[in-house]
Amino acid sequence: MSARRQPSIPPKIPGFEYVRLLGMGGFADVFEYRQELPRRSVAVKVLLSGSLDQDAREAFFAEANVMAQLSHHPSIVTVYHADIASDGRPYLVMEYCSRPGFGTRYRMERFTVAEVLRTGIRVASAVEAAHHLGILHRDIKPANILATDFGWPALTDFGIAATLGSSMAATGMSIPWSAPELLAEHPAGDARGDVYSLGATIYSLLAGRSPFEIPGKSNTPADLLSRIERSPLPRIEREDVPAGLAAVLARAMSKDPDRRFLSALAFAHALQTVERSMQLPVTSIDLSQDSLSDLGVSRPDAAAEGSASFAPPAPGGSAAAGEQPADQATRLRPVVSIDPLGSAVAAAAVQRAAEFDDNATRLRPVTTINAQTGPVRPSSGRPGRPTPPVPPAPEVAQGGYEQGWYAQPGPQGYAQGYPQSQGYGQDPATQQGQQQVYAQEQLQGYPAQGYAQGYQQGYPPQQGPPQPGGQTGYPGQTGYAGQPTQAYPGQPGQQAFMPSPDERRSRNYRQSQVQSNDGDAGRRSAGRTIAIVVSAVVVLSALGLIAYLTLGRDAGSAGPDVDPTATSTPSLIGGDTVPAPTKLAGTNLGDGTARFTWTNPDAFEGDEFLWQVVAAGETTRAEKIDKTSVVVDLPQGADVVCIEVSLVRSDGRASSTPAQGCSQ
Ligand SMILES: Nc1ncnc2c1ncn2[C@@H]1O[C@H](COP(=O)(O)OP(=O)(O)OP(=O)(O)O)[C@@H](O)[C@H]1O
Repeated sequence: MSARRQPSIPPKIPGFEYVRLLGMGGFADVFEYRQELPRRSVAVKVLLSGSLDQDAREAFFAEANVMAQLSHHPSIVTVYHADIASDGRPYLVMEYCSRPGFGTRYRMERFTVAEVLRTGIRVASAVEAAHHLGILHRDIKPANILATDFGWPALTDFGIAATLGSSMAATGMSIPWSAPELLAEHPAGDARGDVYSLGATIYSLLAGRSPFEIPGKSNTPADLLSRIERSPLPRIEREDVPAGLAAVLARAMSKDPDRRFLSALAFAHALQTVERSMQLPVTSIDLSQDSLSDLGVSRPDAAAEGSASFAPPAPGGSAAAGEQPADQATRLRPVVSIDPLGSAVAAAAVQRAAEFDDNATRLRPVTTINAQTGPVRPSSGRPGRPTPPVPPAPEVAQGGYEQGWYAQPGPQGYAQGYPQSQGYGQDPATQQGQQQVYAQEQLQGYPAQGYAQGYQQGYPPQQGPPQPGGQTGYPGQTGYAGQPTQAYPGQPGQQAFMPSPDERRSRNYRQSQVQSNDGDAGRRSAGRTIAIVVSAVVVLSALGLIAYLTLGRDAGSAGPDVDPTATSTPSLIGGDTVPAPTKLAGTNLGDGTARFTWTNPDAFEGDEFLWQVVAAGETTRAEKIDKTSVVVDLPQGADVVCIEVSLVRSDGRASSTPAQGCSQ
């Protein structure tokens, strides 16, 4: 933070030899040391001597323990050791990330969209792993994404400085990447704050600047704060950024947390869908089954085996010392934990900064925060506002299995996609399914000029390596024809599941039956290898697609008047969007049906609504109606039904994402 201060003196640490200064943070200096046994370079983060009271020490080591648990994740910096140096300063010995970090690179390099997507998914999976452990990062930004020797992004700085104790002034959040609710008068946040910051980080990697920074204009913290709270998200001026990716980022960075992805995992799935739409290899989400059961995570080697792609090495060179002053200068520092099993809560409050330093553009805190002492599970959320549950994590089959339900705006109207990808490795129970990779997508389009439907299936049996335990499935790299242009994940919790091996086989069978016209696919068994790649053509209105892609002027993030039932982001960057219906509510009528009602927030003559039941893993037909209510049958044996509703204009344009709601 204080780039102008002198670095502290590196402590003498037995068994380690000081090499050089790597960087200076707000609360710590980071040095490279040479460890004698085993012989390797390490990064040693040493707290500054300013706040070394007992609370700070305890908090430091508690946080070190948390990070050590997280650091098994391939995209989180590994912590080796923590101790107190002879001069009394606590230090943390970490994996040395030798390649230039993203904080250095994003302003100097133009990342490819593919690399940004890959990085975003990997970091999202790291964030998801942290959330499972009950930790909010709350300072996700390019500078906190380092790069390992192998070019993997490695998230760091899990709020160690924030645990410095109640004697420490609350500083830390980096304004340019902070969610508006964390910059508010009474800041509070949950997992969706991290989703926002991750979105802002990905945006920065694409744009080469933070989202609300305007080149050539004043970009003081006050300017940024005001824009973050009020201005629409500026368009990313890159032609190679697909509208789908822009829309995903706009959703992640919605001003209203209710409109964001509810989890980092959902965000990662949406980024994967963009990869699919661009015919890129789909990056694996590194959340193993283990991570869900005991909050461990998969290791890099396993991830590499299970991944559809391995991150290409970043350009060589050593990490530059110090930070971007502009990025350092604008921070608040909270760390909170979330209840990994239930509601996300804001545990530590951070008060809004009261004043700015003219020169340093640094947010100044007005109060202190309490230290977190480890992966605690705070009991209370922010009063007066329900916090969404941390969505259930996907269970991932040992052989790899992933299923997603997505909806996306379609060409001149509305389309729904059911991209489903399944990666099949060896099923440890049956030894079957080895070397099968199975990918399919289904799209249904409702363009203004009619109805289009298509599906595609690819069966590249040799494409994917077997996936040893704990890896997510992934689609093969071929076998794709046509992709959705935009996609949003459906409800978290519906996105992935782990059926038993038997269920998996039967589910595959069922899906094949449903999605195969000739029924041939439905007769495949898990162990069978197929040496052909079948691609069916997705029939979409090309005219409509072009029209859709070129329409698109909009306003950015969600405006102030939002409906909590609407999960959609009304804004596509650069799009003239149709809003989602508002006030969607469903009431069980007690006779096996539920009545849903909603309102049209911006009515025009000829408006209609497209609604359909939302069910995990199932394809349901959407229906158009011109009323603002519908009675829906409850699924057999269920006492709740969820639907989504889009507003469809007479010219065929529709809500960029539908409103979703469930009956009560
Ligand atoms: N594991 C590492 N490998 C290589 N360089 C590192 C490593 N960890 C940190 N650094 C360097 O040290 C700098 C400061 O580290 P870090 O951001 O963790 O400190 P901090 O006090 O937490 O800073 P902040 O003000 O962001 O909270 C980083 O920007 C980076 O350049």
